[in-house]
Amino acid sequence: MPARLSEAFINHPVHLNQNHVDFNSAKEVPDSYTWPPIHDDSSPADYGYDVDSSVPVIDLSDPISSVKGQISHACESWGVFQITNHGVPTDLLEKVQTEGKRLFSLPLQQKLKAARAPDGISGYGVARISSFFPKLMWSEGFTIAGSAVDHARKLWPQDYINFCEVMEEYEKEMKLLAGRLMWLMLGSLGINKEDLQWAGPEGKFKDSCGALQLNSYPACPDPDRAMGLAAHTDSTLLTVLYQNSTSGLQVTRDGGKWVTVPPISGALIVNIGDLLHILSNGRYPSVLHRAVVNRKCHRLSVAYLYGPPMHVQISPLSKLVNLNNPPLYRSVTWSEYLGTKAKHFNKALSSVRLCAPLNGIIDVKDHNRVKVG
Ligand SMILES: C=C1C[C@]23C[C@@]1(O)CC[C@H]2[C@@]12CCC[C@@](C)(C(=O)O1)[C@H]2[C@@H]3C(=O)O
Ligand SMILES: O=C(O)CCC(=O)C(=O)O
Ligand SMILES: [Fe+2]
Repeated sequence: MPARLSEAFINHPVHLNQNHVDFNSAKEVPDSYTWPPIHDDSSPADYGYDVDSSVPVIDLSDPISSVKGQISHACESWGVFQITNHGVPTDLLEKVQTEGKRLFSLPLQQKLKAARAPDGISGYGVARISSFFPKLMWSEGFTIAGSAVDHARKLWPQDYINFCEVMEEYEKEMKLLAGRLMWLMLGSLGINKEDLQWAGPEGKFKDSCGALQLNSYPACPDPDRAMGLAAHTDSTLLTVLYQNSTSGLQVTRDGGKWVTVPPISGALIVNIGDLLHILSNGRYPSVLHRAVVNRKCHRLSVAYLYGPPMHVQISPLSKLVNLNNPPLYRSVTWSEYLGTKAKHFNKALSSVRLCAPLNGIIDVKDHNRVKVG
């Protein structure tokens, strides 16, 4: 263990300031990035031998009644599924990947020009959840909430338009897809347009909010000891994730073993967030997930984080509540919940819980093996 911080980075990645490291020059993982070994809990499920222990794949071009049935099963038992034939053009997915790679391959000094402000949402930076852990994560991110122009102009003063156009087009497609997925999920719970006023007169979720999160996971000299993105749930209603051909996303089911979500060319991953967990009164639980890294390949993922209009009160839907199923959560706006998440992280959901469950188990257990506090 080095005695001083400066010694830790001799022959190690170059730290340009306290939190940013140039991963490309890394020959080994510095102590500040070293987590306890993470792959000792892998199972045969990682290799997809057993259908029941694989994340469901749903073909959205199947008959609607079949899709609803599959979605209901996936949401109740997994909280995550992959979709094919979703209608998002393949060439758009490719363009998003190209632009994402172009961004993260810029020199670190250039990326830092577009750094996220301490109290801001958009921009370049380390994983936001880093502050809850004593160790750093082997990843970098870029968040787009609203227009990307101001930050993109700092990255490429002459040449930012293509990036912005691609991200804008992608966000539009994601918003449409997320609205469609919402009705499939809600429909499978027996909820219709009259039950959800904030979806708007035609149920198009016109005022919903969303953000894009681009994640880059460089190849890592010691992947068993590094963490790409620590275990968390998203605060969203749902998240649509695009991952390139390199695996890394893992999910847990009922606090069990980590299961890898294998990359399927052209597919998108859908995961349930805390707000849908609340809205469905716990019927569709948010899924705990994390990203691991690997020795050989760089990995890129793009998450579309989808939520309701910021100031709409979200509470368990009255159709899902009765004497046997009392409301489990108090009402909360997305704006308030994001603040709660930023403060309490994986305990945010239990902090808005109304009554203790009969079995005494509180929502999401903290599965991160490195804990603080
Ligand atoms: C809309 C948002 C959800 C998010 C916080 C943010 O303002 C933008 C980034 C999102 C993200 C992505 C990685 C995991 C996560 C927990 C985080 O720290 O930043 C989520 C946030 C969230 O869902 O709470
Ligand atoms: O990169 C991944 O696979 C996961 C990303 C993620 O969980 C997020 O951005 O919220
Ligand atoms: Fe996530």
